[in-house]
Amino acid sequence: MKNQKPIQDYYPDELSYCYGCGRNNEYGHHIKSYWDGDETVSHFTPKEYHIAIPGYVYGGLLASLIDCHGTGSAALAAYKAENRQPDTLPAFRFVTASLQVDFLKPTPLGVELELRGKIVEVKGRKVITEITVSANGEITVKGKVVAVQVPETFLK
Ligand SMILES: CCCCC/C=C\C/C=C\C/C=C\C/C=C\CCCC(=O)SCCNC(=O)CCNC(=O)[C@H](O)C(C)(C)COP(=O)(O)OP(=O)(O)OC[C@H]1O[C@@H](n2cnc3c(N)ncnc32)[C@H](O)[C@@H]1OP(=O)(O)O
Repeated sequence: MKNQKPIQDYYPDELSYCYGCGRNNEYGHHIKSYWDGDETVSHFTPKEYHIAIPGYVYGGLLASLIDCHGTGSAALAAYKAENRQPDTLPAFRFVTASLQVDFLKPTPLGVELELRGKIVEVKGRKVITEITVSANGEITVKGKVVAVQVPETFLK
């Protein structure tokens, strides 16, 4: 992952306002997704106000992290499947069709979280990924994201 540019840095400016991953959204989470071998990885440290109950992270935030790491991983996988770099055309633009989240254990606040993505399927306009969230080396949340390439008509 060293020296890699995150996939979100290839999104064009006008599509970079997503609350989860848009670099142009000053209030957002700025999630960044990279390859790490055959898996994808992202790191995020929740702020003290991302709280559920004292000491633990709010589940909605965790779902957001899975959402955007899932769509970012989908884009990474789509380029890889075509053996292309993300700065080549045509560009892939994915949105979330389905997001499933299982909260396995409480996720502690105050530590960096690691998200890891496995590419389950790349088929047509659809990519399915499985994402885990770990804190202190222990998986606390897992999710499944179905990302679909947006129809061209959405982007005009
Ligand atoms: C609200 C924003 C929408 C517009 C966005 C415009 C541009 C975005 C461009 C770039 C993105 C760049 C940066 C942002 C990156 C990430 C965003 C973060 C994530 C989000 O925050 S994003 C907001 C929440 N997101 C939505 O607001 C989506 C609303 N929704 C739709 O816009 C349609 O619903 C769509 C396009 C998803 C599908 O519509 P469609 O007509 O293209 O689908 P179609 O039937 O052709 O299915 C094709 C294959 O996907 C399977 N499939 C479809 N839906 C499924 C489901 N629910 N579960 C399981 N599988 C499903 C089918 O089964 C088939 O699979 P198969 O080929 O195997 O049969």
